[in-house]
Amino acid sequence: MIPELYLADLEAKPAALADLADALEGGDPFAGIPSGIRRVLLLGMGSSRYAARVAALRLRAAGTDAVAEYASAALSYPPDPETLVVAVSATGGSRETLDAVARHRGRSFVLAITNNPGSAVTEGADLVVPMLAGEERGGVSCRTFQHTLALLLALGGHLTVPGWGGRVSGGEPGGLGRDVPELLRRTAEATADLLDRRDEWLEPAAALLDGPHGVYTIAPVEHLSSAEQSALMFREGPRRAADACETGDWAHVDVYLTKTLDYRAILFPGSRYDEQAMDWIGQRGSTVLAVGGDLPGARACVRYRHDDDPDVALLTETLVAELVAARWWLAGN
Ligand SMILES: O=P(O)(O)OC[C@H]1O[C@](O)(CO)[C@@H](O)[C@@H]1O
Repeated sequence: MIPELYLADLEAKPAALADLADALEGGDPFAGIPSGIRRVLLLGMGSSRYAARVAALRLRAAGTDAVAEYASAALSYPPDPETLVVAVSATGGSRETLDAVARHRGRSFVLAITNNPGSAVTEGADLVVPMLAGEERGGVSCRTFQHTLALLLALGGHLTVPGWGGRVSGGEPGGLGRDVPELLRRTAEATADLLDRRDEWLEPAAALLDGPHGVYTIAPVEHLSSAEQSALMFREGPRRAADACETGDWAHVDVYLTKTLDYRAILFPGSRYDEQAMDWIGQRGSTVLAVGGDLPGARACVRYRHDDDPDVALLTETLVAELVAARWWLAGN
């Protein structure tokens, strides 16, 4: 893994998003999924599973029987011709995902979503959808995570909105059925805004989060992938202790750390339990950087273009942690 190339991968996000938007405008990549699917089983590891879990939640909210599982799980749904297995692997080579797919090949309908179309995960798949994230030369999944989320939102539209076909608009933010190419163009603008203005916010944000006891990340379950991916970026690049927590669950889990640690966190607002967490944060004198919204009690807030759109936020907000991670990694930690 190479920090300079990781930073270049981040800087290339807007262009890659535009490419994906163009491709989706050209047609629905999920058109080959047969009708009659009764259940959706999303499988992946690491950031691929983070993205899958948020997508599965949206599918359930739309009334579809869907779950995202660790591909490494020994116990899972049995293969079934009416089950759509969505195998997500950026590299296409994660052993756990390949093992899980092997149980379904030829027995369930297997859709492989990968950034590496010739890879092992595509072997025997019924449908392959490329992430179109370009090569991640830094060796860290960052654009692929963003593209996975976008493609899974598109898949959700395909599965739940009659006649969606990739472009029908009218879907509510936070749900399914939005015009995904248009959403991707807004995300590219949001991403470019954060990149272009990093001289203003990056140094103060990095200083706020730079404590002796690691970095914590907090997000509502609908955006939990943002907290998880942010924590992963702090571990994978600069190799710092980092962990993610769901905002409501925070008062049952992470609150215990605030008494003894110099607790420093990124909080992605949007949970009805933001205030509950911030009450404790205030009492304990902990440090919170809010990303994507103003949050009373936060030491600072990083805002960006279109951050009031929850889908743009979902696709964009990890960039703050990714850029802080790149900065620490480049500085030799
Ligand atoms: O999506 P893939 O390629 O299966 O990888 C799964 C996870 O493993 C990693 O490649 C790290 O080993 C992460 O980047 C990713 O989150």
